[in-house]
This record gives sequence, C-alpha cells and structure tokens, in this order.
Amino acid sequence: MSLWLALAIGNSRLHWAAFSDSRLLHNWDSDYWTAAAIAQFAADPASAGLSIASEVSLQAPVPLAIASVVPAQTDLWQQYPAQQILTLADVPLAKMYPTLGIDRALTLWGAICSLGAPVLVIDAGTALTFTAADRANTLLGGAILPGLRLQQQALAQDTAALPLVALQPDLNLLPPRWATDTPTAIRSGILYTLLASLQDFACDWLLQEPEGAIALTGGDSALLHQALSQQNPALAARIHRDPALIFRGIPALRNWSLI
Ligand SMILES: Nc1ncnc2c1ncn2[C@@H]1O[C@H](COP(=O)(O)OP(=O)(O)OP(=O)(O)O)[C@@H](O)[C@H]1O
Ligand SMILES: CC(C)(CO)[C@@H](O)C(=O)NCCC(=O)O
Ligand SMILES: [K+]
Repeated sequence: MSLWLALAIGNSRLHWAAFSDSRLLHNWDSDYWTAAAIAQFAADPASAGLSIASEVSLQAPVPLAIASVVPAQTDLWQQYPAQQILTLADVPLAKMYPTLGIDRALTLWGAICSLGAPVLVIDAGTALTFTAADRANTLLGGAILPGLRLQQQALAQDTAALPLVALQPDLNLLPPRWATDTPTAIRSGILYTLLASLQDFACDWLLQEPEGAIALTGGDSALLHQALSQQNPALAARIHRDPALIFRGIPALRNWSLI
C-alpha cells in the first residue's frame, strides 16, 4: 500500500490526512513544525511518530500535497523534497477570484465531491468563512469574519477589563443570554452572535437554493454544531459536519497524479 499525505496549513495550526491511493485513511491536527522537524521527517518519516506508521510502509520522503494560507509556512515546507503546493489553478471551480484562500476553494470542492452541488460550506476556523457554489460548480462567493477564538482574544487583548474566557465550560449547555457576570457576558455575546450569523447565512442560502446542501468544518465545528442543535435542531440536522472536508476532493483535483 503506497501512502501519501495531504497537509492543510491554517492560521492556527496544521491539518493532516493520510491517503492510500485515493482513499482517505485518517486525518488529524498538529501544531506548526520547525524546519528541523521537517528535515528529519523527509529523511526518516517513521521518526515523526505518525499514528499511521505501523499500518503501512513509509518510503522516505513521503509524498506530500500542501495547501497553505500562510506564506511563511509555505516557504518553510517548500524545503520538503517531495511536496506539491496546491493552487487555485488545480481546483475545478469556475469564477474563483485571485485572492480566494486555497483552503476555501478546496473545502468547497471537497463538499461538492462528498455532498454534490449546490453547496454552502461553513468553515469555523481561525477565521469563520461562508463559501458557496451553484449546481454548475461556479463559486457564488461568501463572507469572512473572526472565528470564535479570535473574538475571545480580540476582546482580551484590546480592552483593559475583559479576561480571556473559556468559551463553553459545558458543551451541552448554552450560556444564559442575559448574563450577569463578565465571563458569561463574553460567552453569551460571542456564541449567540456566531449562531445568529450562521443561521442568517444558512437561511439566506436555503432561500436561494432550497435543496442546497450545507457543510460545516473547522476547529470549532463540533462546538458550534452542538450549540446549534440546542437552538435550532431542524437546521442543525440539515448541516453535515465533516472535519476532513478540505481533504475530500484532493484525489479528484485537476491534473492530479498522486504527486
Ligand atoms: N489546539 C488548538 N489550536 C488552535 N485552535 C484550536 C485548537 N483546538 C481547538 N481550536 C479551535 O479551533 C479554531 C481554529 O480552527 P482551525 O484549527 O480549523 O483553524 P485554522 O485552520 O488553523 O485556521 P484558518 O483555516 O482559518 O486559517 C479556534 O477558533 C479554536 O477555538
Ligand atoms: C479567510 C482565511 C483566513 C480562512 O482560512 C483564508 O481563506 C484566506 O486567507 N483567504 C484569503 C481571502 C479570501 O478568501 O477572500
Ligand atoms: K493578515
């Protein structure tokens, strides 16, 4: 079995998937790697302690498809000998604009490959993005806002009195909306407005495309899906959560040849 990896470089961390031919075996997240760790991995992949290492034989260097929205990280990984950097030109979507993030293009393409078009993707990452395609795989556009952690950090960093709070101490319990202490007021403000944004974009999407699919991915997708299922169970049930969405369409990219 020949193994290759896909690496999506986000603004907070790395997202990985292991593939055997076009089959996605397994996906996981990690912190950023140092240049030394990358060089070590190129020479001796088993040394990285990847959890797939025991199932398959790892040839050095393991082929690696990279999608990055962080130029400094792209530079670092360009030193890796068996990499292919994915670009918008590889993604078979029409009407992409030149500065569209490759993660948004790939995640949308992944959603089309797994759910079909038309589809709306909600990526709850460092930035939270909405990105939609019509039934002809044409990008309709979308929106970008600060994600959950970024909102918490912005409040804590740019005010004197507001602390950095844990967003939801109990995943199964939405905070009271009308809070009477500071940490709960922050949780309420961020969570209820994010849920409102999500519902507003989703409702607009379903007006436009009543049979359209909706996919949710990103580091905060579990929390947001759980919170939404308490607030709006019918909408939550329509939303397909898939942490590996960005990887689903990589084997079906343009000119794809397993690197
Ligand atoms: N270990 C972690 N590091 C960073 N964020 C985490 C972690 N665990 C959970 N999160 C949550 O995940 C969110 C970031 O999501 P994700 O990891 O998908 O972002 P990213 O892919 O690095 O960023 P982007 O795609 O927007 O550039 C944060 O808002 C945070 O609440
Ligand atoms: C919006 C983010 C940060 C989400 O990861 C990324 O897709 C990006 O840097 N995009 C560039 C701008 C755009 O997509 O319009
Ligand atoms: K920036």
